[in-house]
Amino acid sequence: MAAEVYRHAVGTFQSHSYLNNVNNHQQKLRNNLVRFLVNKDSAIYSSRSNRSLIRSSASQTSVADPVSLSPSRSLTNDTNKKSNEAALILIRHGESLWNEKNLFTGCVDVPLSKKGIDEAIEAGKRISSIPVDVIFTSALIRAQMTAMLAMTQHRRKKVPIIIHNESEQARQWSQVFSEDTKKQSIPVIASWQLNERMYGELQGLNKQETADRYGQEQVHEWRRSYDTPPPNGESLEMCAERAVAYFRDQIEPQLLSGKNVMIAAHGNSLRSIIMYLDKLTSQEVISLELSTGIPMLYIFKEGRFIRRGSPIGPKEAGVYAYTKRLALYRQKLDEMF
Ligand SMILES: O=C(O)[C@H](O)COP(=O)(O)O
Repeated sequence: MAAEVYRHAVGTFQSHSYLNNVNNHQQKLRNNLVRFLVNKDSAIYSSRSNRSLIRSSASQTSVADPVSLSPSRSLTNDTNKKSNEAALILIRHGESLWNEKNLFTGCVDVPLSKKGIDEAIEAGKRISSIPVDVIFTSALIRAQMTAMLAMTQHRRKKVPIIIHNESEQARQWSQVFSEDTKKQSIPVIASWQLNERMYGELQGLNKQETADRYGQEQVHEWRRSYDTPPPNGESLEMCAERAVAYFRDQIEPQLLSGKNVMIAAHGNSLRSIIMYLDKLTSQEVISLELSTGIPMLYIFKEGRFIRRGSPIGPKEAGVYAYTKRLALYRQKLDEMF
């Protein structure tokens, strides 16, 4: 079903070269991602040819990692009882060079501005004591820069490594042959489905000048309505069809297996995911605005997403009062680093 939703989203834009490229790669990407991320036993770092050699499962990692909170290490009295709680961090990328110039960006691949770099580092400080086991980013550099810069601040000091599955050669050439090194790494999965909404013929236009030309109301409808696409672009609804399908197919299984996930993405791909997590209506999502570089924390527990707002700082007690698991993780970091 997700594939049908996905085809619908892509098929709508057959005339656009960007999405045609996407269409060409979609099956390959989906196959690769399914192969690597299906469940807690996914061999995230492995290739098909040497899976047995470098297999890394959630449970194996947790046994060797003294700071890890594995699903089997429940903080309840019943130590055998499995907890399926996991943290989910969402970050909209820091300010980009086109945000700075007030230009519609969409799927144009623009890097962070100096302010955006600072925002990403600040975001990293805010989440520096929250566990991160796997990172998902869009295919765009501003989201990837944000994830990487944020992780430079993380107290656990694991190394985020971009997973290259785009070809068999890429898989072969990026293999890691040390179990210890893998345990000190965080896989980073980059996917076009988390990209910013495709802004069509508004990409590269100045937002204020566009409002002056077409009127504030029309531009607000293009930018914030649920189902009105900008000229030859994606509406939020269309963006949601691919971003939420990806979240459900690829990210939820990670959370279900107890992995703590960070997603670095974009204003509108994240709005659509938050709409799904918070069960917002198409009316309610109109007023949902996300600032650049502000991390938002959810706890996934018993199949539900519990919104915890934005952590305000690594030392802020409230951040760690969210769950016993997060408090214990921070305590272990305090003891070890
Ligand atoms: O693509 C863009 O221009 C921005 O990242 C998001 O723009 P918006 O706030 O107009 O949706």
